[in-house]
Amino acid sequence: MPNSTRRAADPDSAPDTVRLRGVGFGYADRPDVLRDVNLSLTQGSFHFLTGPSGAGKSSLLRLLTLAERPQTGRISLFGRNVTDLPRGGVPAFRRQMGVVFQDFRLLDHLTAFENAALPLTLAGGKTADHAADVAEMLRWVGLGQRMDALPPALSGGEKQRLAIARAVITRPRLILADEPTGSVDRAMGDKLMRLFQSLNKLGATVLIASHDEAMAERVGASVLRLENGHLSQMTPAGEAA
Ligand SMILES: Nc1ncnc2c1ncn2[C@@H]1O[C@H](COP(=O)(O)OP(=O)(O)OP(=O)(O)O)[C@@H](O)[C@H]1O
Repeated sequence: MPNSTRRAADPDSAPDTVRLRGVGFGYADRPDVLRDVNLSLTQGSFHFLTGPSGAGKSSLLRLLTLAERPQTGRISLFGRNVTDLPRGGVPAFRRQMGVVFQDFRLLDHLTAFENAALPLTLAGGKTADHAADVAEMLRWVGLGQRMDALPPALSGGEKQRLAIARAVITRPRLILADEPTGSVDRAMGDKLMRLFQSLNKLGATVLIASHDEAMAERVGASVLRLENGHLSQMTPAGEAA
């Protein structure tokens, strides 16, 4: 793990980082994607979110990034009720999260370095102050030779690694990642998982949506399973708790 990700864990007990109570969510033509979902993620916990294609994993992550709002129930983040948070309050919550989107959402007109540095730049940092941290992170994810490349010139796996570097560069308290290893080989997938685990050991709460139940087992993380709109908690060994 790069030095730049080191941060002391908060030793005090804290409210759940994520708390959903009775959450229902859907779309006009698919109204029952999530039904009465309850979820508590304690600070510093590590979870996989699994379930068949179309089960609603991305939708659940979109609720947590406040890109969507639930039709019923209540969502709290970092101990604050955000169910009806006005739009103007969203950026302050987003700054505490590192999000890896399934479609990466890189800015094609910025270099890999500039993309990875963007959260620090948006927070008001000067490039000179964070250049070494950004370069170290990019080297760590294997993009040391590609820092000046624009995203259209990167492979799918390189884009994915860049999206992860950007998501964690601010050492967020909450990391939400949608299929973050779907475009890389197993060795790189395991390496990226070690990055998430290192950040988790330092106090970050991590939720990873993935089809890869074998990886969840290798990591030994708690497994949450979405099926038919319902969320169930599995043990690390994959048995119903
Ligand atoms: N913007 C949208 N408008 C309408 N329906 C949507 C929208 N986004 C997702 N859906 C539908 O909601 C359901 C859940 O989709 P979602 O992407 O959350 O599932 P997922 O578990 O992440 O799937 P995958 O594993 O294939 O990525 C699917 O039936 C999908 O077609």
